[in-house]
Amino acid sequence: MGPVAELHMHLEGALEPELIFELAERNRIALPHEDLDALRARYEFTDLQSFLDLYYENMAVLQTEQDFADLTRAYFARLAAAGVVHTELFVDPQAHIARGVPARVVFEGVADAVAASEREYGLSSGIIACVLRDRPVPEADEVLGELLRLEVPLLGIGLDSAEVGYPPSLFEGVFARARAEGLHVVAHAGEEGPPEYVWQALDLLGAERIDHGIRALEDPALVQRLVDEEIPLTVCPLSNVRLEVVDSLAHHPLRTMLDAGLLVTVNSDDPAYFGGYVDENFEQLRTTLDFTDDECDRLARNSIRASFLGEGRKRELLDAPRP
Ligand SMILES: Nc1ncnc2[nH]cnc12
Ligand SMILES: [Zn+2]
Repeated sequence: MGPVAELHMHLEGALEPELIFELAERNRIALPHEDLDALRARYEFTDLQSFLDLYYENMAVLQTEQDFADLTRAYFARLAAAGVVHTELFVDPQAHIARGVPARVVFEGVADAVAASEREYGLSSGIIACVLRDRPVPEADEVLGELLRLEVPLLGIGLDSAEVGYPPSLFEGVFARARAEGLHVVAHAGEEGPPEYVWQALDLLGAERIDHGIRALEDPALVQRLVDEEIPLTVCPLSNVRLEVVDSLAHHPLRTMLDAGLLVTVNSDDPAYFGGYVDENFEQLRTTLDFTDDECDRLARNSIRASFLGEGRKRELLDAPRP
């Protein structure tokens, strides 16, 4: 398989239970869990919201620049071990600002690790700040303004959190402003929400990639549009199983999507929560769905094509000799 880029991973979703305990001790935060096993027992989800409840709760241990830098470095180290060459990671600023941790603290920690990722881990990286769609629109606008003022080195803006009931149309103005500032645009759509949300992400937000997008399959005209315009879908197989978006990995529609000509990529979403990093997602596709070397190679090539790397770097990676 050729070089792989990860394009859909929430940094806070790489917060492993061991690191939660370590940071709680360092920051003198009392956890509501007796021990690691008691915390791990809570990693059973029935839908997106049941996961988000724990995801936001666990973030309480992230307090200082150092905490964010350590979390980012732990993720890079894990990716480097898997041979991943590039990552565009999501960060949820509102989740931290809302509990009293300033955006400056979050991004100075993350940006520090990102600036050093090439030198320290041999992989390139960029930051995509995500708007929490289940929080007020004016708050998203205010936070975008703050990130621009702080001159956070951002690659793009994304849209995440609880999907159903929070259509992309709500954030049309915020995303127009982000685009005018030269930011790339991505959006979660069609994870739990209907195909209509994918149309809106494309037409109203100007999304260049759709995160998840698996429910697009319910709308043939939408599939045709995504194929024609080569709009990437960042699919997260293990996440879809754990959040019960699909009933089992054996029934995951990834091969159908690939065969339909969609530009699909494989990603981990929240690796500390869903049972695996990006390499483990690939491995389970091979073992459970019998994905071939050729199919995995197509997915890997798609990840490079779908990235926001420069065209020259993309060519270099796509032309690199296969191991
Ligand atoms: N899978 C997911 N969907 C929406 N928001 C998220 N935030 C973290 N993981 C997410
Ligand atoms: Zn996601």
